[in-house]
Amino acid sequence: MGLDGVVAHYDLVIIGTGSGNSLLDPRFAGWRVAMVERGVFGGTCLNVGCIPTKMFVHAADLAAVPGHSARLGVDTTLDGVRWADIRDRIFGRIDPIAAGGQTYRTQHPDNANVTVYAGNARFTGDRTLEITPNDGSAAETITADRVVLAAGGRVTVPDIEGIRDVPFHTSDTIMRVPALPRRLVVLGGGFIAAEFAHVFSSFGVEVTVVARSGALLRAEDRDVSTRFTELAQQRWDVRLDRKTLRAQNHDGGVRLHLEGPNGAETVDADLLLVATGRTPNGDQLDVAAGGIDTAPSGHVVVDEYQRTTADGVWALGDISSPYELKHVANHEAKVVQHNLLHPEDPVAADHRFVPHAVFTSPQIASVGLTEQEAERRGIRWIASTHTFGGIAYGWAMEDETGFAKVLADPDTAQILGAHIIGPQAPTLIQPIIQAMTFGLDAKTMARGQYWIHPGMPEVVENALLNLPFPE
Ligand SMILES: Cc1cc2nc3c(=O)[nH]c(=O)nc-3n(C[C@H](O)[C@H](O)[C@H](O)COP(=O)(O)OP(=O)(O)OC[C@H]3O[C@@H](n4cnc5c(N)ncnc54)[C@H](O)[C@@H]3O)c2cc1C
Ligand SMILES: NC(=O)c1ccc[n+]([C@@H]2O[C@H](COP(=O)([O-])OP(=O)(O)OC[C@H]3O[C@@H](n4cnc5c(N)ncnc54)[C@H](O)[C@@H]3O)[C@@H](O)[C@H]2O)c1
Repeated sequence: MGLDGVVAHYDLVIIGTGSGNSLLDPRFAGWRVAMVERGVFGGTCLNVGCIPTKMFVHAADLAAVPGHSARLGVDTTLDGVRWADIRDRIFGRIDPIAAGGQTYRTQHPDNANVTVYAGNARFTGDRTLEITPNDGSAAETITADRVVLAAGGRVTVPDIEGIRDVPFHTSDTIMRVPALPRRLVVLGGGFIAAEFAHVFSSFGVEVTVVARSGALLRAEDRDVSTRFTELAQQRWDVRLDRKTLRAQNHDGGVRLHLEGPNGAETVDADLLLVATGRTPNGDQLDVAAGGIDTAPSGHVVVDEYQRTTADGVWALGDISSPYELKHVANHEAKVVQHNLLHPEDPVAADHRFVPHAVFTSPQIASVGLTEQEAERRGIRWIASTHTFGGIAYGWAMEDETGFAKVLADPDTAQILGAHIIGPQAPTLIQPIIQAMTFGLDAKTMARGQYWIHPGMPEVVENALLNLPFPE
């Protein structure tokens, strides 16, 4: 209810301004729309996710050059890393985009039909929301014909004794620290751990990675995960199979007490980065009060049209997607946008071939089935691996560790999956995503087109050519 005691009613309420912000275009001009955002306009990817991390990764890749250029006969040195300059350049670009996005929605005549609430939304009934403004003013109830949940997820902090008493960082805060630490300990062995370990170690920080399983990036195809773990062990102090028992303040920094294959041990560092996954925000939205079901993982349940179990309520992105990837959130936003505008002719989301990349070093990219998944699902496959060292451009780089692996159906030659670890992996995998999406089989893809020589995609060409199809 507003101050005048009237409950504001909207045609559409969008909760979250990450991917949710891309829903509105001129076709919604005649709709009465509310957007609710409790945090920084623009959401995770722009402010604390994909965009700033990759800007740091690019700087880190440059800083890492002296580490591998000498063996090519080029002696370079790293004269310094101006952390404050790197950080301020990155956020000097990002922060104005977030502020500009908010100004556009709140002040531009294009958005005369849009009301932006800076506050927290939670359901109190069917398509009924209580908004608690960030400025401390009185809560307000709004209702809507349609609601889109685009409220993402949040960092998960594991329940480890003492962890809340030490000044730990997460991906939300680590990119803005005032100065580089001398030593960083990273808890977790997934995407965020792999990317930040690369960034900080390239900048000269001593990095320790603590993982509870026996390999880093263990959801990757096993060959990729194994290779990455071996390389990480050469670069960082990697503690695998470790249980973290306790965290404590120590000597101005933090001490972790671990238990692992060699018994009890400790790790000391100046900063702790917790990178142990994310939790979808449906619980904080009290979605159950809006008749919206969640899965055991906490994700809001959606059908192929991105409809939740409540009438008139859609969801997209991290709040409902187990992938937790921006390109998936973007795709789902397009689906929801279409379905809002054309309810009589809805389209389904396409989650058949969702790729991902890890922007660490070496870079990693993957799409489709791993060998382990194929085996688990009883799917017949053949596989082929080609090394970067086995193509001309790989010789130029003296690459000795990268490879591309492809899986195909032995009968139909349809590509089932691809996994690349090595330079430019996220770029090299794109033609395979295209082939899988449009049904181009491995034989036709390999033989039916030119491959520029000596280009890096030859690593993919050769992996395809070498697939051991039955005669
Ligand atoms: C460090 C990091 C790096 C990443 N790098 C990549 C990458 O390289 N590539 C990639 O594909 N993905 C990457 N991701 C994942 C990507 O950022 C997310 O998948 C994507 O941002 C999800 O978008 P979304 O719109 O679902 O949610 P978000 O962008 O998180 O938006 C949700 C918004 O809802 C708001 N909100 C939440 N609850 C409420 C509430 N109750 N009331 C009002 N507002 C609310 C939040 O404040 C937030 O602004 C990365 C993530 C992280 C953390
Ligand atoms: N390049 C990209 O696309 C990119 C980059 C960063 C993040 N992301 C997205 O953000 C999400 C979150 O990233 P993340 O790295 O935090 O999650 P993740 O799921 O990739 O990795 C979490 C890691 O933490 C470990 N872990 C969980 N609980 C633990 C505990 N109690 N103690 C020790 N270790 C524990 C897990 O074993 C795993 O290794 C990912 O799902 C990913 O989709 C994507």
